[in-house]
Amino acid sequence: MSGRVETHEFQAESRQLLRLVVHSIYSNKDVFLRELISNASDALDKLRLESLRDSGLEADTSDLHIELETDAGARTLTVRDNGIGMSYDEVTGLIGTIAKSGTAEFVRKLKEANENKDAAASADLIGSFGVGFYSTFMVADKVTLVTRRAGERQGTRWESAGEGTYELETLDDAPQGTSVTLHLKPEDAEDHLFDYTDTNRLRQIVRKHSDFIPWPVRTTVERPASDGDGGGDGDADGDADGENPAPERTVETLNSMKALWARSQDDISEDEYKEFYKHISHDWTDPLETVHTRAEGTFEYQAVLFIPSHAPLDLYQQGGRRGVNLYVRRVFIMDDCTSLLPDYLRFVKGVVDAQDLSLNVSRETLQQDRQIQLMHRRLVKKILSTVKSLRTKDAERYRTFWQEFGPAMKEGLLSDPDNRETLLDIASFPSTHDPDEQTGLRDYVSRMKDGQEHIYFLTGESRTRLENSPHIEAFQAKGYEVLLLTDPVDEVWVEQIREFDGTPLQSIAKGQVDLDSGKTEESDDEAGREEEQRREKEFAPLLGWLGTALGEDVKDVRLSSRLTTSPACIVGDAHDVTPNLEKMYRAMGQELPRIKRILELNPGHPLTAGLKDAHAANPEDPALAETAELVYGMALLAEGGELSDPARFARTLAARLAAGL
Ligand SMILES: Nc1ncnc2c1ncn2[C@@H]1O[C@H](COP(=O)(O)OP(=O)(O)OP(=O)(O)O)[C@@H](O)[C@H]1O
Repeated sequence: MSGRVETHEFQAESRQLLRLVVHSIYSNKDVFLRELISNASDALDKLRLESLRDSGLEADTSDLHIELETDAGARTLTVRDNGIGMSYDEVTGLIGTIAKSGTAEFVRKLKEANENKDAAASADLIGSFGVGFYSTFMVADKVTLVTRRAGERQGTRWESAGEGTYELETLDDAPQGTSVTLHLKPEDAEDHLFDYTDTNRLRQIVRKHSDFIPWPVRTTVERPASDGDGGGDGDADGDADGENPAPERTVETLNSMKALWARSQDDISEDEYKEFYKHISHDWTDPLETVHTRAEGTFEYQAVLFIPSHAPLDLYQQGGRRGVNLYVRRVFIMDDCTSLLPDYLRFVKGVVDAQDLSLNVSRETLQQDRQIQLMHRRLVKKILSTVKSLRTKDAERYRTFWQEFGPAMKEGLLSDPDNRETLLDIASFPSTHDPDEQTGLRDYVSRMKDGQEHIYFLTGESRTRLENSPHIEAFQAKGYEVLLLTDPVDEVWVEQIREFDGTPLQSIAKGQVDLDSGKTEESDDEAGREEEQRREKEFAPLLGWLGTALGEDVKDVRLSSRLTTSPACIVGDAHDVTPNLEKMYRAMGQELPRIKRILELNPGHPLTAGLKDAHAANPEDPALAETAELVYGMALLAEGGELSDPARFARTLAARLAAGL
């Protein structure tokens, strides 16, 4: 008995994604089975948990398992579980819509990789996106899913050939749980399509990819009937009366079901960790690093955590998926457990199994739980120390780590003051020292010149802009290294962190700089001070006049010691918001009052000297005011800033050039 069959269309994005999966050149097609078994295992976890929490749930939990059923004649493979199942709405929401955040970008990249016949890139992409259930279309030309949610009466059938449409039908007689039947494509060894009705093949795949699944994965195997004499191939004379004895059918459990995290580290192979990672993360690529840890004594837990080798597409989106699952004494409690790790480690995947928590913990109670807080602290320390040692032991892998997760880690500089020192030690930053390699702060400090007392940095939009910024001139002339900080988060943490291991951090676009004594702000060098005073006196009339003439744009005009070749630059006071940060605030829709900065002039530049003389000769000359405006505009352009009235700037410049010809 069943309801009406309805045909639905996939959304455009889902359709594109499907087409790419169907025609994928991903070679390891076997992984479809891992995906289905993982989903089935999650469904069993969820049912067990729900039945523990809700004693009124009408569900049979007596023999929770996963079953593989094959039919060589019909060329079908069915993966069946008696887990939580899905409601009609869940089927339409979860299975009918594949598109999730980042799909459009993923589709675009995958298309490009396929067009370029770049199999490695394609595999990497599919792997890191995780197409889950849809990987079935790599091996099947039709997929039928029948499901009924535990506690509900009505079931749902979903069927699709992986093209534009899918069918939905309500069923009255579906068993609890989910079965997914694959109508297999013809075998094609060249295309890595194997015979997935062959029990040996299935056994091999399950052992390789899903051995640790905590639920039995069963299949029925047929063995030729024998009377126990071991004559396995004696079929020529064994059926004298022409009747083959019926083959023996036995149920075999294909996996060992041992929870990986509970086993001793020494007994777990690298491959087992990798497979486990793929199971929990739905990532098809290997993890970058594994952390297996346990605590014993009054508060026991075991944890296997992984650092992926790719950042997920939604790493910087609000509400992106997290990856740590909480178990209590082997019972799955929740996925996406946000209380175990801080937000900046949201890319870490894994399992934490706590011995002494109640099975009834909820997301809300977890946050206040002292044991969880303790675990949180220890796990963070463990992950950070792992990354720290990765940095010293394996530069290549550390580089990948930082490239993928650096900006997220830097959020920790703000949100996790307890681990700030370690995070600063782990961090790397682009620097003028090397155009390609980033540097750690410790390495920076070891290269500091005699007399250099600060770690210098400049923040902004891009490396090129920063490298060409006038602020950097005198530092480069002196051979002082400058960190070039271009991640948006850099603008924020540098405001809060004033030093690294006793060495102060100093923006080269803020405050006064006196490079001769290696000091910033107040200089206490007597001789230098006198020279400075002489110059200041000499330039005072010009500076005073400029301060008024440019009063709309700047709050002060002064002489600079950070310039060697440029005539002028604009700097902020120590606590001023930088132009880049100002831009970010505005982009987020925040209204800010106009922030005026300080114009600094290079006293050694002919333009400044000329301006001084021209001002002394005739302070009323209108051309002088125009030149002042141009000097300010040039300083703004040189740091990559935007002119408030570019047309006016161009007109004034043209007029001044014409006057000079
Ligand atoms: N056997 C099943 N029983 C119950 N629900 C299932 C089953 N298979 C899939 N689902 C539901 O459908 C959702 C989508 O499955 P799918 O495999 O496409 O993605 P996923 O497992 O969430 O992860 P990913 O997209 O990262 O691979 C699952 O999250 C789950 O809620």
